[in-house]
Amino acid sequence: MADTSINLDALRQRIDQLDDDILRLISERADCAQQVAHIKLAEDEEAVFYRPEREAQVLRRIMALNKGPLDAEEMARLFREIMSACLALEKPIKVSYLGPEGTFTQQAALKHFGESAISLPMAAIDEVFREVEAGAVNYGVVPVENSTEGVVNHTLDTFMDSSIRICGEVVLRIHHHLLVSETTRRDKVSRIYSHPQSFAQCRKWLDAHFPHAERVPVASNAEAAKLVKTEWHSAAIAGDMAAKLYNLERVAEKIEDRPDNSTRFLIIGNQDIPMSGEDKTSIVVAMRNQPGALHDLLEPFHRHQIDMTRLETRPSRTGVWNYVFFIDFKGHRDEPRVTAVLEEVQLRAAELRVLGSYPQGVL
Ligand SMILES: O=C(O)C(=O)C[C@]1(C(=O)O)C=C[C@@H](O)C=C1
Repeated sequence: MADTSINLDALRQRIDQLDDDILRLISERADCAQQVAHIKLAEDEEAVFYRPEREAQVLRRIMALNKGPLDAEEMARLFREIMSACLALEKPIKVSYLGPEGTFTQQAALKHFGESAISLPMAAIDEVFREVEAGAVNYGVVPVENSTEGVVNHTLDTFMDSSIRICGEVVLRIHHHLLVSETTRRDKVSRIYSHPQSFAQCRKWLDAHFPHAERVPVASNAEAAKLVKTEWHSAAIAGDMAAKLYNLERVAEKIEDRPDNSTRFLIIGNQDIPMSGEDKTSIVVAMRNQPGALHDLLEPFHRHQIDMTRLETRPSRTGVWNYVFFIDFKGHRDEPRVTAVLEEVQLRAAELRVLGSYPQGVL
């Protein structure tokens, strides 16, 4: 027994020494970031402080160097927060997201920008776009694919009428929990609130465990969590952020039917992002309604061996052309083979707009 306490003291002393080192090193790093800010300002009065391509490189390098025992993602999350604090020291950035507070979109915003960013909830996707366009915030976060908030098409449609650019992406693993408040009679739950897509993602679990409870769809998971506070016979399906925000208890965790349930979010802004080394490009293409149009559009991608990650069709709203395609592919618009493809597609399409080239999501 006596031996272990000696070991414990020694280990804690060692931890104190290491913390001294970490503290000094983080402060030195923050000092460097401040110097970077001065250089950026000297070069340009309207300097852009946030550099997503550099942040992606920093995080990828750390993950590659990491030897454990913490896993690479955990380590990157720590560095994410250090960088977030360094950026806030240069200039705090403001980020709007599809609210209300407690949604998965807020979680995505935090995951991407870290805790030091100032994040502001908006009531609708258009508002997130508008705030960015008006310069009221620096960036926006909106769900786009496989969404739990149910707005994929809406986000795509909003891009059609906007000059906004895509500056990044973030993929979030979505875990749903069954939540109750301290006043809920757990044996008497007769109503469950959630977003329609969350119900869809937890259908099997609900059929097995709550076949008779009424399922009431609401606008967001956070809204569902809020409602539970007021009704003793209700529960909600929502994620960690909403549970924490409304101080709810998890009766059952990770109740989604598919364990790999995830949602992709886009970071929108007014900035063109330089190459990070592992990038994606998103474009929107309008085609005339003629035989072989889709084949003509896709052929250059195939020939230049460009890896398409998503192809989405939306009805055109102008009537001049019939199809509008949203295409995501690997590569940056400044890479010669991507430039070549874009030139070819431009010739074949009625209209082509590059929504942005941006680093592939790291975390
Ligand atoms: O390298 C820069 O441009 C910095 O401002 C430094 C730093 C960092 O902390 O590493 C901070 C903010 C930027 O978004 C990218 C990186």
